[in-house]
Amino acid sequence: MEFSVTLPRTTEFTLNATASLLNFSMVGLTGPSGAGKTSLFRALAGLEKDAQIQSRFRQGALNRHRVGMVFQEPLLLPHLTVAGNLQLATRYKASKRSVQQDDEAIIAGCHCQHLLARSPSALSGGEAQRVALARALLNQPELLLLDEPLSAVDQSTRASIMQWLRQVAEQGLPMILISHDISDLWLYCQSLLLMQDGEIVRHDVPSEVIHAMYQQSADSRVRHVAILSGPVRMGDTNDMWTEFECEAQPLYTCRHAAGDAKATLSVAAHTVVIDKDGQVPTSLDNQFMCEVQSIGQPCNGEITVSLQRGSARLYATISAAAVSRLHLRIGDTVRASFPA
Ligand SMILES: Nc1ncnc2c1ncn2[C@@H]1O[C@H](COP(=O)(O)OP(=O)(O)OP(=O)(O)O)[C@@H](O)[C@H]1O
Repeated sequence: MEFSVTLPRTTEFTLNATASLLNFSMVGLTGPSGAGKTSLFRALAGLEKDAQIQSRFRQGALNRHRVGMVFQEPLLLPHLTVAGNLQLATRYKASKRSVQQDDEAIIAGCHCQHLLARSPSALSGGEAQRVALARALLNQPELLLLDEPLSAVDQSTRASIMQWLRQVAEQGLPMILISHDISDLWLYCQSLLLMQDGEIVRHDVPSEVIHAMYQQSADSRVRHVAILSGPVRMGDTNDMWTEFECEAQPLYTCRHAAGDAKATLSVAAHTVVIDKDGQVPTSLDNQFMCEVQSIGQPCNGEITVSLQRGSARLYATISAAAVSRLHLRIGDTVRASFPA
């Protein structure tokens, strides 16, 4: 899929977004609030009459295909039950083939079976979002644009739906997902588009885009948040934490939804303790052996040390006194300890 979209919004803001997405199943779209993500989706879905669009999707322009969109606001018809809202979507779906089983799988995948008899006014925000997602899928789109579709859904249900959605995407329904949730973007998207001031400024694998986003933050506490990720180690998950592997080392996270094959852990630089000995046990649950990649300049008596192991990056903000006490040098192997 390729697109180039121009849409004047205000005197200060014009959307001017271009991207080329090859053979994708799920691509993330992220960026600061007001960057133009929803405007881009609305233009791609044909909802903006002032938009100038050049696009190519499979054979032909995008407007020759069925583009589904799920908004953050569910927009269900209030006078129909949930079942009525869903039936309406199936009535206008692309194919009239008997796909009863598919329809049931979609309703189950979106966790909506028990909601069918309810009125939209009797749904929670998260339930209404799940119904809106099912409605969009039942309509059999060829491309699905998801604008923070599960922002009101609890973490464990969201993880289950996201895993299922990714399978649906991999089976041939490409999706673009707007999200501010770093973990969702990291875990479920093949690549990320980063949008700033109406333009797509970067398209890369999630780790690189998220790292670049953090680096640009005006807040130094955000600039030095690292994300470690890796496959969950089977059988080592309990109610308290999940064990996963990162650069051949075991790590633990408390924030992991059951069922996900991969886990992520955000590590803020101020929470990282480093030592060179690696022998003395610490009360911190994670220990990660890594190398000192760079040592920053002192700022208010603190220094941020960049650490790396393979493709995993980590930061530790420690006192200038600690840097000298540890005789830290670039290339040193250290143990970084941090909470789960
Ligand atoms: N209907 C509209 N008419 C005029 N300007 C609009 C309209 N909708 C949005 N804008 C403006 O366009 C810009 C981009 O808004 P948009 O909603 O696309 O951003 P976003 O990246 O989706 O933000 P968020 O992450 O907060 O949802 C903003 O400056 C917004 O005020």
